[in-house]
Amino acid sequence: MILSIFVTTDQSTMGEERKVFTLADVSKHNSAKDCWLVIHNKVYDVTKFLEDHPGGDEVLISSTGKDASNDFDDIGHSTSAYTMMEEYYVGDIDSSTIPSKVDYTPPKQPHYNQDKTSEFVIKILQFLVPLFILGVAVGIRFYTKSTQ
Ligand code: HEM
Repeated sequence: MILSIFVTTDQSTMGEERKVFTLADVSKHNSAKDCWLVIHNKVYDVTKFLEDHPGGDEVLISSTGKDASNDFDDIGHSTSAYTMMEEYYVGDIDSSTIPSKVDYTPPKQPHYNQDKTSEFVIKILQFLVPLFILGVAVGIRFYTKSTQ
């Protein structure tokens, strides 16, 4: 009796048990006669939907064997498409079987000198050097004039 109570309790939680597939499992269903998709960590058997899909059957077949979430999102499917999906839900994906995306890491930039002192000195020199040359020129002119 006690055992049966435990079993019943267990079954009530088991009722919500979801099937978990690996990507390899799902990848086997990749044809017009048997087409499964992985979208947002859920698995959908869209075989019966292929003919009715407004975007055509080919896009769905070519989205098999991988995480099709980005393909699905890029289209900007409507809320009615999301509701429709529930009808084809067959289980969840074991996300550890989906190869992780390789993030783009930009090449390392050379380390620029953050010290602005040299920049400041160059600016000052750019101003002072012509002034100095002008001063020398005026001086020479003045000197040569007075000696003549
Ligand atoms: C269970 C999965 C899917 C369902 C239930 C579904 C449903 C729909 C629905 C209802 C539309 C009409 C437009 C809308 O209401 O958003 C649509 C359009 C479309 N879908 Fe899907 N779709 C699914 C998966 C995908 C996937 C994986 C792709 C891959 C690229 C895709 C590509 C498209 C394209 C290209 C259109 C046409 C968009 C246009 O002409 O503006 N769909 N889909």
